[in-house]
Amino acid sequence: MLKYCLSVDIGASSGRLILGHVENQQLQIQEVHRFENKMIEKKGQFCWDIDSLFSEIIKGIKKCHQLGINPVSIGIDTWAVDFVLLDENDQLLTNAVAYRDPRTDGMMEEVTSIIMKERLYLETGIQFQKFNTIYQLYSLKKRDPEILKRAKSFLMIPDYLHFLLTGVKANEYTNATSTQLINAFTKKWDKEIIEKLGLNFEMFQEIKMPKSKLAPIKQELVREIGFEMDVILPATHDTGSAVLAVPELADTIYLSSGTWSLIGVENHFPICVTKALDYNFTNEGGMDYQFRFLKNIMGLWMIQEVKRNFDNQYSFSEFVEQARDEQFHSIVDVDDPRFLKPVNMINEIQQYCQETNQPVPERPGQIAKCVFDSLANSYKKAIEEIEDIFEKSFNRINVIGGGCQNELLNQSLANVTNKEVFAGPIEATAIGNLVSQLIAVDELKDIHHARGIIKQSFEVKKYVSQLIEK
Ligand SMILES: Nc1ncnc2c1ncn2[C@@H]1O[C@H](COP(=O)(O)OP(=O)(O)O)[C@@H](O)[C@H]1O
Ligand SMILES: C[C@H](O)[C@H](O)[C@@H](O)C(=O)COP(=O)(O)O
Ligand SMILES: [Mg+2]
Repeated sequence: MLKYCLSVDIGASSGRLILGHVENQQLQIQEVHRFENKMIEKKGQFCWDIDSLFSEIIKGIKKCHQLGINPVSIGIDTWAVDFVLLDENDQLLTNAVAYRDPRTDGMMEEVTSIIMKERLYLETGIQFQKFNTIYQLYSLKKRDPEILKRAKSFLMIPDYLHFLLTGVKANEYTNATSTQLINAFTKKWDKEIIEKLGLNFEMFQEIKMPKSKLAPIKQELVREIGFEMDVILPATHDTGSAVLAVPELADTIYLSSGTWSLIGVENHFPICVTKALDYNFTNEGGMDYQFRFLKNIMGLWMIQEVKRNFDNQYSFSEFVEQARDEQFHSIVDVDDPRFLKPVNMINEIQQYCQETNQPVPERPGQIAKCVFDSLANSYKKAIEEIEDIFEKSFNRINVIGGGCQNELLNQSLANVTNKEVFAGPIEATAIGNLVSQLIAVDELKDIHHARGIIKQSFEVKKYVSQLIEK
């Protein structure tokens, strides 16, 4: 009897429910539902529409039943750092405020005036991004102390969605590490840091690992969807799941390419040395206590915003084709905070080029090429930093996620680094999510077996530099 598992992968721009099962030594996947995700404004804050996301999940589950497939398990992964707080009756005390909301402006500086950056990095190994959970919570403490006093449960976005499915509360480890409140060595909530910042330690939940069973779907939902299944935790941080689907890790730098570009390597221990801090690399927790030593780069968020600024009249592939035809070479620093949430991305890019005395992009193709070339430039710099820290050269780059469909960017990356670039799988996050579940239900033996199956199940395209050696 074939066992199907159901992955729910919700990124910052889109969500998808994908069924997966192992048959004839192949991982077979089937997308059953896809939906848009975006920030909405609520009471002057940028938030996620968490009720709408949950209803899309239920809609997708029902589609499985309509297909005649009842998965034995479900697991949800999303972007990192964001959370909700519940009161003593498990009712929402907060909106699901988005990490791009400006409420954390200035908070990192305040927190690091209480706990030195070096200490915070040595204990947690997490990069300094202004939107990390630690700064969101500190902002709440300053602006809404009453809410924090009433909070009895802290749940990250996937934790909350799993709670809605099961009624059980827990914090999944990989996503919890993105808060910058987990000690990289004890793998537990860092009580000293939490209490030093005046946050209530008791609201944090038990840490649970990927592949563990959270609980069965609650009975009232079983009656609605028509079948029983368990929540089995994936790496609920989407990048944690994505990296599990990289077919070959040896000698490889991965680039999880979606709204964000996450570029790094898998490691067995946290690297918290000064050089890693200076380069602002992170040590996010992975399945089986591996670490993702990586850096956030602004990512395809920039072209998503350019697309929106053009009223969505061009598709992503049309932007790529228009960029391909342009001889345009202006470069912006994609990691400049001005690009995190500008009012108008096109204007921000044009102003940057003016300020740096570069040709100003006007046509859609010129703007797209500027974004793609600038991203490739930032990837190259991050790769040089990784090779400096590891004191070795990596020969392969594996691009996974929706962005691996951008053939122009893949080729640019091969050209600027002179390394072999492998693109795929596109739905790496959903596949990695399925891996955790399929191991838990004994359809896969372990991550090594899973990577072997992935390698023979999904297409991976190869790119090499087209620049002629001078
Ligand atoms: N056909 C395509 N050609 C080029 N790029 C694409 C294509 N389809 C999607 N993309 C890129 O993939 C990105 C979305 O990747 P995805 O991994 O789904 O994002 P997320 O998980 O952050 O929502 C888009 O922003 C776009 O830049
Ligand atoms: C805010 C975090 O850095 C972000 O969630 C990142 O870790 C991530 O996983 C983004 O995933 P996308 O699929 O939204 O690019
Ligand atoms: Mg994603």
